[in-house]
This record gives sequence, C-alpha cells and structure tokens, in this order.
Amino acid sequence: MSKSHLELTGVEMAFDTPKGSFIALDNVNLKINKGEFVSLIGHSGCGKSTVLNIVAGLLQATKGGCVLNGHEVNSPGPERAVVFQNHALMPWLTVHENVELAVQQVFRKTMSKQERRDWITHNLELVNMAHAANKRPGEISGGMAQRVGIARALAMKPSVLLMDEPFGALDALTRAHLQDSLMEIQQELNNTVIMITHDVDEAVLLSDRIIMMTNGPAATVGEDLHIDLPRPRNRVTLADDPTYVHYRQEVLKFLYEKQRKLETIKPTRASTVEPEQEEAQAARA
Ligand SMILES: Nc1ncnc2c1ncn2[C@@H]1O[C@H](COP(=O)(O)OP(=O)(O)OP(=O)(O)O)[C@@H](O)[C@H]1O
Repeated sequence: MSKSHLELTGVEMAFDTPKGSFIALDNVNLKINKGEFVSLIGHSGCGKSTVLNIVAGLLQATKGGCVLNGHEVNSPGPERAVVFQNHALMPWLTVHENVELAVQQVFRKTMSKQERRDWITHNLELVNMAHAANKRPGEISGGMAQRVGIARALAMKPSVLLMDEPFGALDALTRAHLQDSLMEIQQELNNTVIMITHDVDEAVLLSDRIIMMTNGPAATVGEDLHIDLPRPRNRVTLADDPTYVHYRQEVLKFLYEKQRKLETIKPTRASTVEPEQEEAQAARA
C-alpha cells in the first residue's frame, strides 16, 4: 500500500476525433506527497491540461487512473480546487459573493452564517483583497480578479490546489507579487499544489518538483526534477544562486535540446509558449 497522497498510475488518455482515436497521454505515472508544490512544464499541446483535468475529475482516463488519499478520483470534488488562467468569476456577483458561492458549497452545514462571513474575509485578506469585497469583477483589475480566484479556491480548504497557468495573463510585476503571495500561503497552509506553467523561472522559484513532459502525441513524464532550494525563497537573491541557475538550465536543456519541437522555435526567453500563442497573448495585453 503506497503512502502517496496523490497518485497517477498508468494513465492513458485517448480522445475520439474525426480522424480516429488520438492518444494524448500514454503511461503517465506520478506520485505526489502531501504539501508538495509540483509544476508541470512541457511544450504547448503536450498534455499538461489533460493531466490536470484528470486530477480535477473533469476527464476520465481511458486507462489507469488517479487516486487521492486512497480514493479513486472520477468526478470533480471540493477537496480539489481549480484556478484557471482567466479567473472565471461570476460578473454579476461581488468579490465577497463570488467567494461565498464556493464557501456555501463546502461549509453550509458545518459553519454558521457569521463563521462563513469571517472565513470569506480571512481568505480575501490572505490575497490582500478584503478592501474590494463589495466590488464586482468588472470594477477590479485582471490581477485583482486572479487573486479573488485564488482566495475562492483556498476558501474551500482544498487538500489539492490545481492551477492552470494561473499567472499567464498578468503583467510581470503583478505576476511576481502573486507568486510571492502564493509561496507564503502555501507554506502556511501546506496544500498540495499542481501548477501548469510555461515560465521556467516561475517553475524553479515556486516548485519542490518540476515534472517535465515529453512532446505528444502519447506524452508522458520525461524528467522529474527535485528543486532543493531552501524556503522562504527570494527571487532577487536566487537569480545569481548557482544551484538555481543549474536547475533553470536543466529545464531549458530538457525543453530545447531533448524535446526540441520545431526547428523554427528559438528560445528567446525562458518560456515554452509557441510563437502564435505569444502573439495572441501580446494582443490580449
Ligand atoms: N477534447 C479533446 N479532443 C481531442 N483532442 C484533444 C482534446 N483535448 C485535448 N486534446 C489534444 O490533446 C493534446 C494535449 O492537449 P492539452 O490541452 O492537454 O495540452 P497542453 O500541454 O495543456 O497545451 P497548452 O500548453 O497549449 O495549453 C493536444 O494535442 C490537444 O489537441
């Protein structure tokens, strides 16, 4: 009997397409311990979101499966909260009400109304958003909305936090602030985190492990890099730290030497985003 908190075993994911079955993932095996911060990195389209969706219970693997605390995952559940890139808040509800929706779902029977109110405020305070509790998503910035999305996820007290490029659409400064807050919160709450990122520096700074995926089709875990850097971590001091630089180079080597996708992709910066995605992102900015 394994002691792993979360375990993917022999996961295959085949999608039906007009051209026949498409094997996106093949034999993905992954064991994650309680409280570990794991990043998934790999070229665009390799299957990162598919892995996350299987853990979230939004997709069912065609072979193998996911077990959390000894129970097979086959549907979504509040113990696995998902934070998407585009925060997905309800535009007609205030910030407080958006978090309340999630809190009601989980704690309606176990917390009084006042306790729920205090709990919502506490979680908004964690991400520095209590001051905007009565604002609607249209009245706050993208970075603020993303913070609310994180507060909403944390307020469910999930044992696993699943994040699909949570900071991808943000400017560099907001991104850095949120990365720092996430590191602090995760240290405090000891949630298990699985985060998809295209940003090599983000992966090394935040993670205990970086799971590097091979290119699809039939993608799998290519390398599992343990990031042995003491916490709390400081981005400025780490920038020149030889161990940090070594980890960063390991990831870049995997992506651009071992898993080079197209001859035309040039790693102009530490990102795995395809040129057409970069254009789309630039257009959104
Ligand atoms: N519902 C689906 N039907 C058919 N093919 C799918 C489906 N969902 C994903 N795929 C394919 O599976 C592969 C993996 O997709 P996935 O979205 O998991 O990749 P990703 O690594 O998260 O990509 P990105 O980094 O661009 O977000 C891709 O080739 C994608 O086209």
